[in-house]
Amino acid sequence: MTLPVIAIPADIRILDNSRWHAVHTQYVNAAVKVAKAIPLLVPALEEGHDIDAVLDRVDGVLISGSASNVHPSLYGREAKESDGPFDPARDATSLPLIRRAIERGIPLFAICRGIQELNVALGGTLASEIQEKPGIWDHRKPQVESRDDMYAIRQAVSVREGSCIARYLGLSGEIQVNSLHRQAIDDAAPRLQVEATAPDGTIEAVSVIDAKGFAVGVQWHPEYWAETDNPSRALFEAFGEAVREYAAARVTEGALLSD
Ligand SMILES: N[C@@H](CCC(=O)NCCCC(=O)O)C(=O)O
Repeated sequence: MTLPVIAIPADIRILDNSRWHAVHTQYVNAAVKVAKAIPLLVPALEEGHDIDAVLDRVDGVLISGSASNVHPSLYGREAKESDGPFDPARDATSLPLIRRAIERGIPLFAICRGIQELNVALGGTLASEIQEKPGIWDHRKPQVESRDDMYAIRQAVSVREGSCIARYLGLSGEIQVNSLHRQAIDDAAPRLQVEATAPDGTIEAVSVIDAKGFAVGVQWHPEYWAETDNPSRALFEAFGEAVREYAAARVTEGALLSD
């Protein structure tokens, strides 16, 4: 059987003074090596996307992290310069992709910026510069040279008993994760169930209530240590299992339709 295909929406990055559509290799590696799927990078288009044309061809959606922030106008807030950098093309691609994947029951795994997009896509809001709020830790990317140190596992997260994340991890309670973000979920969207929190109360994982299948978001970065860290691996293995199940159902459905 051919490998299932996972859509990963790209960022717009400026390299050599020109615009590129880019996805960081850590997301590609986790999809290939742990989820056992083929990533299909989706260009970030501010307009003209045909979301169903993309989703008709994939078996899962992985929404990656990014240093850019969701534009505040998308959750009813005024944009301040300090809320940037922005990536409107990424926003215009990710948000409809998330909404439509949920409607169609396509497995969805949203990471860091991805959980923030998931929340905004379903009607929630974001808080900026959370480290400046009383009692909130500094969750920002460590200012270090080595990427391994940047993505070092350094923070406790409490996973709720009976949650989807607990099911995928095979455990609930405290796990250790990495942290590289200055924004977080403020008002959780009505359709999201909070599944894990940091000791300072920051929402660290959610699931989509009444989702047809795998539909979760995490604020940390399981992709980075997906091959070596048990909770990271467990999440990508569960996502890969959901994607394979969806792919098999799609093949069966196609066979029935062609009869
Ligand atoms: N921009 C958002 C989301 C942060 C995120 O996705 N971080 C991963 C990328 C880190 C980097 O390459 O800078 C926020 O800051 O909350």
